[in-house]
Amino acid sequence: MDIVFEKVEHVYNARSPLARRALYDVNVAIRSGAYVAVVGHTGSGKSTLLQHLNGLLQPTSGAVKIGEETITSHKRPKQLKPLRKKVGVVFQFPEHQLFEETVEKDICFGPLNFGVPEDEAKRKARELIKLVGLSEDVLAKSPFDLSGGQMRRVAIAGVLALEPEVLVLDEPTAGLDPRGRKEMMEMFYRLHREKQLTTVLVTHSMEDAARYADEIIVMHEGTVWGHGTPEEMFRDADKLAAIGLSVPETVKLKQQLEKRFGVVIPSPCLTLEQTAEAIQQLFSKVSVHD
Ligand SMILES: Nc1ncnc2c1ncn2[C@@H]1O[C@H](COP(=O)(O)OP(=O)(O)OP(=O)(O)O)[C@@H](O)[C@H]1O
Repeated sequence: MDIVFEKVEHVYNARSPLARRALYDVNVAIRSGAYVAVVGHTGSGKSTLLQHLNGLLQPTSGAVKIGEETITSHKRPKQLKPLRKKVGVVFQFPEHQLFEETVEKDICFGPLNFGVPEDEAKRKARELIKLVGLSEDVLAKSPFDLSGGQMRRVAIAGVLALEPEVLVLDEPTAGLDPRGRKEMMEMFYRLHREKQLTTVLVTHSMEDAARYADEIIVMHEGTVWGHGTPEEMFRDADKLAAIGLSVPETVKLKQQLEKRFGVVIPSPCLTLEQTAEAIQQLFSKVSVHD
């Protein structure tokens, strides 16, 4: 499902003394199956942009096209319900949205709401609980008896239960320790690869953007400052510094190695084969004097 923003403007509290323009002239496309990171300084409009993807916010002017659906200021919220199924959003601290007596009921809530038969919803819950790295016996427990990290996995299973075509992640690892962060990011990456799930990640971590995304959208003061591959977006450190962003250390190292040895290191080196190939390339260029 391709996504296209056309001249999107969003004003909070429009036509009131508290009016605040959070987005303007946003023109950007996200192709079906891509993994896109949205980065930018605090207040640059990332969360506002993201909330347009499932109709939680509607543009004040312009349009957001998501597959066959076009969201404009005229759409009534009821008309946007089908979109909520196609686009799953994992907000910051999604565990705060858990409310059912058992984990199973929580995961089944969305599908039942969309008319999925109970047996089918329960079967899905058993499949998903494993997919997010938990065991089946968790299903009978109260979500509130789980650890914070486990609760978050349950909440994510609940979003996946609707089988979205697009997964939108707003700082999904906020508050987790480094190991928990890595496990969760790897889980989202696996989902993206295995299910060809279009993934849009809002993050403050330039390392995560560089490591996982095919494309990066850089937001600045309410509009798109840049959009391209990680290589393109991280090419000019000074330009990024001028809008308060920095090139991640791993990318700097990669750039230095490429410059020094005249090789191209695939980015990111995700598979063992890619890593081995990059090392081989480097060794072939390095002489004893290097
Ligand atoms: N509900 C709201 N009402 C009024 N103004 C808002 C609201 N939400 C956000 N804003 C304003 O809109 C602008 C963009 O905010 P947004 O949350 O989209 O930025 P962000 O890039 O996601 O920031 P952060 O990285 O801090 O989450 C900011 O100036 C913010 O103060």
